Amino acid sequence: MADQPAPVDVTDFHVFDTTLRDGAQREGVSYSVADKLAVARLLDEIGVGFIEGGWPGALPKDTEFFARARTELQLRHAQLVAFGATRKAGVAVAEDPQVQALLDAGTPVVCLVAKSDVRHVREALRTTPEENLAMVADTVAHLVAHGRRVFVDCEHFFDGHAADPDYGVQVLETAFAAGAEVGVMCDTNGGMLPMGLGRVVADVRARTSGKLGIHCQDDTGCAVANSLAAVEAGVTHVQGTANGYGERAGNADTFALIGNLVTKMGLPVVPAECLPELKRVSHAIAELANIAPDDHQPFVGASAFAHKAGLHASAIKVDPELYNHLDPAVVGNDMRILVTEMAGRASVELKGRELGVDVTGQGDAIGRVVAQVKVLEAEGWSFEAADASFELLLRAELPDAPAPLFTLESWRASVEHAATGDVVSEATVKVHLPNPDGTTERVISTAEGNGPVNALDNALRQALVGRHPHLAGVSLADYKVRILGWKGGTSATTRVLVDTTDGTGEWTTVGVHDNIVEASWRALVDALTYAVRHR
Ligand SMILES: CC(=O)SCCNC(=O)CCNC(=O)[C@H](O)C(C)(C)COP(=O)(O)OP(=O)(O)OC[C@H]1O[C@@H](n2cnc3c(N)ncnc32)[C@H](O)[C@@H]1OP(=O)(O)O
Ligand SMILES: CC(=O)C(=O)O
Repeated sequence: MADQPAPVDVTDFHVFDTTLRDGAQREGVSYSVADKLAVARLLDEIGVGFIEGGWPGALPKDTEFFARARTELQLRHAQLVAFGATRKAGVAVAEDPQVQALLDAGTPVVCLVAKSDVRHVREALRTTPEENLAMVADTVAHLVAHGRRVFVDCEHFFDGHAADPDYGVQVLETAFAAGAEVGVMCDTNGGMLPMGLGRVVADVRARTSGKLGIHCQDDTGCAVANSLAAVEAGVTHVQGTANGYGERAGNADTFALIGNLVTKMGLPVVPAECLPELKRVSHAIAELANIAPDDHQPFVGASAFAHKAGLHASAIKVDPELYNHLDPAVVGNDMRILVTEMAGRASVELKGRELGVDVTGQGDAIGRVVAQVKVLEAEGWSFEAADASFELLLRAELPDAPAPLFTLESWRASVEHAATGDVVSEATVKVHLPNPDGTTERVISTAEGNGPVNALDNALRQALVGRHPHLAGVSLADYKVRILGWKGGTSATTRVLVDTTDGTGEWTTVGVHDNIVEASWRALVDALTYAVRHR
């Protein structure tokens, strides 16, 4: 019977990030060398132990990355890793240019990919299992002799184990005997589930002598769970990629791995001060990869701690821990309360607090707001992405509700297609502005714009700016339209969301109507009203 595995030392755990190698294998991702350097700096800020930068010799961009990294990258936490394959079959290791490129990269650590499934050895490498073991031994020993720490990624380890439980173990033992520091079991095709994977890892751990690692692809949607099962079964080196980017369905998400390993499994895989950087770094890397951040990503997504259901909010009001698995601040995230048709009184109260509106003792007003939101959302309004409109609606129900900026007499907007082909819009607004003595001033304002909404925005701003000079510095940042349901012909309810900025802050307002320009007008009025109230 095999000896019991030695107990694991928790200080020996580390996260190995391969965003810049396997993560770059995601369809649609193409980093420049400058992007790669920026991503490496960001990964270092979250305290991962190793950053795999790419495959020197295979990709010219990666060769350049390692060359520039020598002078341009000062890492505080991580060690830089060059990735490559074992020597080719039948070629002396010292003669293999890919292996030489790994040495030329000048990194302290090299991660080699090696075949560990006999079928792959025979069919893909077209060589013998014995020659493959020699390729592993020669390449590891050569790199170690040149002063490198060497990790070995055993490709298709789990498929190989199913066919022959001994060959992968032989590959690992060969690598360890040649001086490899870590043998990484890779679920290359990503087909494993946590229960089976955990059993294989436990079996291998009982039969091998070195430090084991795990690398999981996400083809069953279980990459993170599989990695954690491997940790439970004894691995101490865990590979992941930022936001789970990677080949096909991706890899284990580094942020979820760190979040779980540190906060759920009590393994200090990154320095404590790095944990609150997770959300910021996740979003910054998404930006560099040119991929919209996933709002629903565990731990770091904008919605990871957003609560919509009224019942959740009512419990959170008593104690946020009742509906959060973790204090969001631990990973640099925030809790948000969403006020929608699913809201109850507690949702409105908590949202008021979040927006800085004191609703203490305003039970009746809160009840009216809940009822209004339910009716409006049934008509197509949506306040969850339009905090500014919700705040105006809430304040309007409170006893000290501010007066409207103006009373509308009428607005008109037109679009003219001239014979020259030019298309010009013009709008006129007629409003009554309140005077301190209780009278009003009638103002008529006309302006042009590149469309009817732009013309209306210009005309209304022009009418108000004399009273509210701050509006001169306010502009629309984004405008989104959603058609909510066709009523026949070209008639439909339209929802407009407007993002507005004054250069320092940005806020979102909503308008809904059957007429798209009226829907836009409503969102514009809220946008400018909010600007005046928050100047
Ligand atoms: C599971 C993973 O994700 S591993 C990472 C995979 N990443 C990449 O493939 C990205 C970078 N790849 C490349 O730029 C190219 O594929 C290269 C430069 C590596 C190789 O290109 P080419 O020489 O044109 O070969 P090609 O891609 O067609 O085939 C791969 C060769 O490597 C060999 N090979 C594959 N795996 C290994 C290995 N672990 N050890 C040694 N040789 C290997 C194959 O047998 C094949 O050899 P052959 O040309 O003698 O038939
Ligand atoms: C090495 C690697 O990326 C894999 O086996 O999936």
